[in-house]
Amino acid sequence: MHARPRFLLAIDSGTTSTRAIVFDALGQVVAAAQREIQQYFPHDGWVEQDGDEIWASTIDVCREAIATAGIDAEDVLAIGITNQRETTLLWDAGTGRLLHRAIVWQDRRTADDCTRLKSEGHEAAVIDKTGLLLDPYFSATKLHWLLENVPGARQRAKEGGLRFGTIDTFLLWRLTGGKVHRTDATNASRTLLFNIHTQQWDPDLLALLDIPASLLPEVLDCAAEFGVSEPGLLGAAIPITGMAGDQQAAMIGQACFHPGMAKSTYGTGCFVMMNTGTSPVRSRNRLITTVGYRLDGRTTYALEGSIFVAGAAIQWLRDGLKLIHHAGETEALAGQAGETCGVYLVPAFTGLGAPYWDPKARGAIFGLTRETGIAEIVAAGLQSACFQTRDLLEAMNADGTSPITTLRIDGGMVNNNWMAQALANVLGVTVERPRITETTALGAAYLAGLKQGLFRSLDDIAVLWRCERAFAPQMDPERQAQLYRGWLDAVNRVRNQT
Ligand SMILES: Nc1ncnc2c1ncn2[C@@H]1O[C@H](COP(=O)(O)OP(=O)(O)O)[C@@H](O)[C@H]1O
Ligand SMILES: O=P(O)(O)OC[C@H](O)CO
Repeated sequence: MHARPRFLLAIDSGTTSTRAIVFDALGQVVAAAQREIQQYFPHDGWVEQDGDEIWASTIDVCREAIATAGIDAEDVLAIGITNQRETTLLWDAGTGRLLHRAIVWQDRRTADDCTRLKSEGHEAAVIDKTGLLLDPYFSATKLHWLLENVPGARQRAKEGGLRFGTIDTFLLWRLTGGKVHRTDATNASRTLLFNIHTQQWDPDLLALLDIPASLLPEVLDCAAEFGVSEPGLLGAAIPITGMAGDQQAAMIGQACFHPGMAKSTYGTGCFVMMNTGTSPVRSRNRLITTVGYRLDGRTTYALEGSIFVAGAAIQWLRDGLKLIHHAGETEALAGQAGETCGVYLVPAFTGLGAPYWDPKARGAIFGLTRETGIAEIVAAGLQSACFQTRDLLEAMNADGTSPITTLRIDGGMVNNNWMAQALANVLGVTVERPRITETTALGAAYLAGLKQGLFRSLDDIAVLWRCERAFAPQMDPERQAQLYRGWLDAVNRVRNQT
């Protein structure tokens, strides 16, 4: 009898879209499926999504990817889940019904709550315990908002009738037919309720934010037995054995397994993550300390810089301004404008993330002249992701981490060669694009395969990484410094709005 083929199915529930990818045992893509997800902006600074749409699209793309791969569901050895992080959902433990739309990580509705908590002197303790800052980005104040604003929610929560989850937890709950309420240590580390030193939910933080412990999922390693999918959903009962937040999964997919190795992912937002080893490094420059991955109970930490708008600026050029029809058009357009046209777009649509953490800042375009056209605005949109990355690398350098000499890049935006070259120019370091830019999904698949023994260790995974193209800096350092000064000036002008 022949052994069944062994494939891994990764579910990548991103902010812009839901994807499912079937990988073979060597980490090669066999088939993929994708659906764009609707975003709602009910008020200035609010961003919501429909959890039921996320769920329905997840099942659709999984079925489509399995069918396109030409395999049976029984051929899937395991599922790995990766997801947009922090996005907050609350549902009824009995019926599984969602109480509200998902409050997305970009949502700023709890800015005043965070300001109040800071003014009461709580930030130092929060940083000590969680590695994060008091910012609306993280889940806890969003969850608190739901408990206070959805009629009856607080009472139901007190009675133990509700469950909280980030998207990973919600998908796991539904995939297992409402039987399993679990998350992994990376997703837990983004809630503002998880102590990254003890690796436990923190009772003091639960009290501070008035969150009942009964709402919270059990926290497992990233490669663990999370549950088994209901056979009726995908055609077989498939073990779910990998889970990580999407930026952490990208770090695994990029094989950044040694201290000092860094990756930067350009999806809706942009997130630079540096592996700092088994001891957490505390930033003095408003970066965050987070769980990189936890395997066999051992935690590897990372230093992270989080930017809220990268590819989302390109989406805005497409959907808001209607300057382009497809994101892919931006490469040729930006080439017409060049990197030094003097236009700066600061995409602070929902405030600024690291290292500024200014929830009230709003976006602007500077440097317009009669010569400015669509090409210049598009180039400025792409460059804004590059300048923001430079802000993060400057902060990491100021923190005394070993200087980044090469940066591994991935995410939807880096298929754009103009952007990748502009990034190398602005940073003054070589950026490396891997053969598989879907590193987020790949990381989730690796975790699932690790638990199933398909890979014996992280070394087995590291040898699979391949560079597709390296972009070396090509700009005169003086010109580069001048361009960056222009960016800093533009950022200063949008900050500290009331
Ligand atoms: N060729 C391109 N040039 C510039 N931006 C792009 C390109 N292709 C996709 N994008 C942008 O990348 C984002 C999608 O990347 P993806 O990694 O799929 O995001 P997410 O994980 O947040 O769902 C979108 O915001 C889109 O505008
Ligand atoms: O949707 P992405 O890929 O930009 O990632 C979102 C992050 O996880 C938010 O922290």
